[in-house]
Amino acid sequence: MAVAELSTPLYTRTRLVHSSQLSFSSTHLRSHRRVAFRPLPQAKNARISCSVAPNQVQAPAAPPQTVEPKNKAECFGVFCLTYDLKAEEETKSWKKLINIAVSGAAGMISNHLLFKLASGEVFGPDQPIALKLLGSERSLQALEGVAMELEDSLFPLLREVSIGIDPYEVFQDAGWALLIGAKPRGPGMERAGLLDLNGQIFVEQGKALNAVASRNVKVIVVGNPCNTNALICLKNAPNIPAKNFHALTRLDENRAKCQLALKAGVFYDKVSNMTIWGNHSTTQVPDFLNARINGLPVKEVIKDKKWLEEEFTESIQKRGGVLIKKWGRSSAASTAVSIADAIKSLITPTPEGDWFSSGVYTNGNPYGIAEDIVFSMPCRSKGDGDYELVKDIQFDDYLLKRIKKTEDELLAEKRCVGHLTGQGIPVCDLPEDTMLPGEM
Ligand SMILES: NC(=O)c1ccc[n+]([C@@H]2O[C@H](COP(=O)([O-])OP(=O)(O)OC[C@H]3O[C@@H](n4cnc5c(N)ncnc54)[C@H](O)[C@@H]3O)[C@@H](O)[C@H]2O)c1
Repeated sequence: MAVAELSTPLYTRTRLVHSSQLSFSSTHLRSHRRVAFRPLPQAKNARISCSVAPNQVQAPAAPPQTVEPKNKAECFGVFCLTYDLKAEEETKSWKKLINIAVSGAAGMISNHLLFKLASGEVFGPDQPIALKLLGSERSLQALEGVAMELEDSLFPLLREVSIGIDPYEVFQDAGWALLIGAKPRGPGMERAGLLDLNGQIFVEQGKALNAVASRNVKVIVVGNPCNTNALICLKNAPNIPAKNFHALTRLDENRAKCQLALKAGVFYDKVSNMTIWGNHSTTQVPDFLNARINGLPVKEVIKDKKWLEEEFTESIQKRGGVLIKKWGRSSAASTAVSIADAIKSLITPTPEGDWFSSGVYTNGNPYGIAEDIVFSMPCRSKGDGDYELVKDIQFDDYLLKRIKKTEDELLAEKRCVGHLTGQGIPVCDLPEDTMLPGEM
């Protein structure tokens, strides 16, 4: 049996399956798989992804059937073959398959993240997964390349891969949605312009999640400006609890832990209780008042107040930009690691006394932060995918002043996207044109 893939232009892309597979496919393919049948191509760039078994006799070619999928998510290559997951669940004591949707799947961050997900290091060695990869029209070809690399990696836990450019198809039954895809700020573009450009993406993706994802889908928004994108997304998904939406600030937390460890001369596993407050932008607040080193308040270990208030804080706010200057591209690998960390923090119980940071919806928060925005705050989880906010937090004037600044910025961003959240006419009075951490 041969399965071939033809590099055809967008919209006419069709999975090509040898005619001998037809009778097999129609009865055995799982219902969600959409496969279009055409005769084997004569084109030079046809790709054979599964070879014919040496002693297998090919049935004579039958007239092909054609179904035009038009933008539909398709199973990819070897992942279109059937398997009996139920039987494997019995023999391997695997858990039930989970669907993980990833947008921007052909991008740099995903190029690291997908392989972590497929290897089992995030959801565990007994958790089979299905990857549903969403790309943009421009990245569809690249998405196929990513899927080919996943095929070639032979990950036992990776049971399905499908690719597509329609979120209504790709997000079907998603239990997790990792929304990474977004456009970078172009030269001369104001932050307001970026908010609108990327906000449109999250309107559509929010609506799609609302329509087709699992009702308990957990959503992690990575694409920037991620806090306000997450707000837009949740506002467009009213049937999914707002609590299920996160904006990624875990990379900032990890960076802060590393810098405190470096200054204190300890390994970074000694730093705990690290909160990033507010926006994933240069107004974010890495909280050294509540963080601990070897179980002690940071200020008892690092006595250099000026360093903490000025150098440390700024180094975290601007680390992404410094990294781009050195390397010529933005942090993709460490971002992927931090997405994995963020997921693991939600599916494993938080160690006693510790917490993690995540940008979450400020509905009834105990800190007096304005309601109805997505703000990074300290969270704990029982490991069930849900979280609660940490109550015993200290504040001082320095921390409150900084929190106010990042809160003001997020409130201004929210006013700027009123047309995308259903909250009225947009008014863009952003306090200043602050940067995303990766921008210069
Ligand atoms: N929150 C964080 O901590 C953090 C850290 C680093 C990067 N980021 C952000 O993550 C995003 C992605 O970064 P990257 O380095 O992977 O970028 P990238 O440019 O390498 O990849 C982005 C991919 O998204 C795709 N895309 C664009 N619009 C899309 C849409 N509507 N649907 C699906 N896919 C779409 C693009 O075609 C591209 O393949 C950027 O917005 C970046 O600023 C966030």
